[in-house]
Amino acid sequence: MKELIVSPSILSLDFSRPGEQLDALANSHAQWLHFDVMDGHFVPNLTFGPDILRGFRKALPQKMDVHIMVEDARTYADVFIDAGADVLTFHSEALEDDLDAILSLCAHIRERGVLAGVSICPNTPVEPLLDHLAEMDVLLVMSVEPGFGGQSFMEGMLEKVKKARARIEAQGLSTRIEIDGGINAQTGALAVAAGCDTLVAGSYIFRQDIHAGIDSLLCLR
Ligand SMILES: O=C(CO)[C@@H](O)[C@H](O)COP(=O)(O)O
Repeated sequence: MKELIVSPSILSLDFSRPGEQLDALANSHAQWLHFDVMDGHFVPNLTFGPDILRGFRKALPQKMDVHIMVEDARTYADVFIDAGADVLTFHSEALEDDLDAILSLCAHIRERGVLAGVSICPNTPVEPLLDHLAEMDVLLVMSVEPGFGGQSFMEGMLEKVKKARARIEAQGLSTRIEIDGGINAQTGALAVAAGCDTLVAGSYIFRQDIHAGIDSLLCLR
């Protein structure tokens, strides 16, 4: 498996003291920053636009791991690539789980020089994607219903991770398996054991010393 990456979710950042928290992130061992984009339609919450991503990109050395939870994935993939995404992950469900459309958007994102990710909600099976993992750089398994931080980890999602990991190893692929939702030191350990190499964590990291939270996840490998 690849090096373990921790991607703190800025959904949980304390926006009453952003400077202090961004400084802590900038000097942390986190390699990616998870930037949650929500449109109030695909999920019942509204978050950050492209100008905020531009600002984060200037302020932080981490790779911008942009997760678009929006209905119009094609339009906003380009909007957030233009704003500086290094990884652009969209939802399978936003394209009605249409495999041709999913793979075509992955190819487009890669042509733009950005890593392409496909995310699946808890009720979406992983099987249709298993023959196509080579065509994406990241498979993002949601371990909560997307929309809000601070929810409980759905352990049943680890079956999807195990299936994808088996296929990635069998085919010698470099596709990452990222997991998002309810990750802490305990659930993160379960996720890594199941085959995840990329952990998103929001409330766990931002509700304690940021460096300690990140390091406690990084040492799970
Ligand atoms: O995308 C989402 C929620 O939709 C996540 O990135 C959450 O922000 C993770 O938060 P925690 O579950 O770690 O608090």
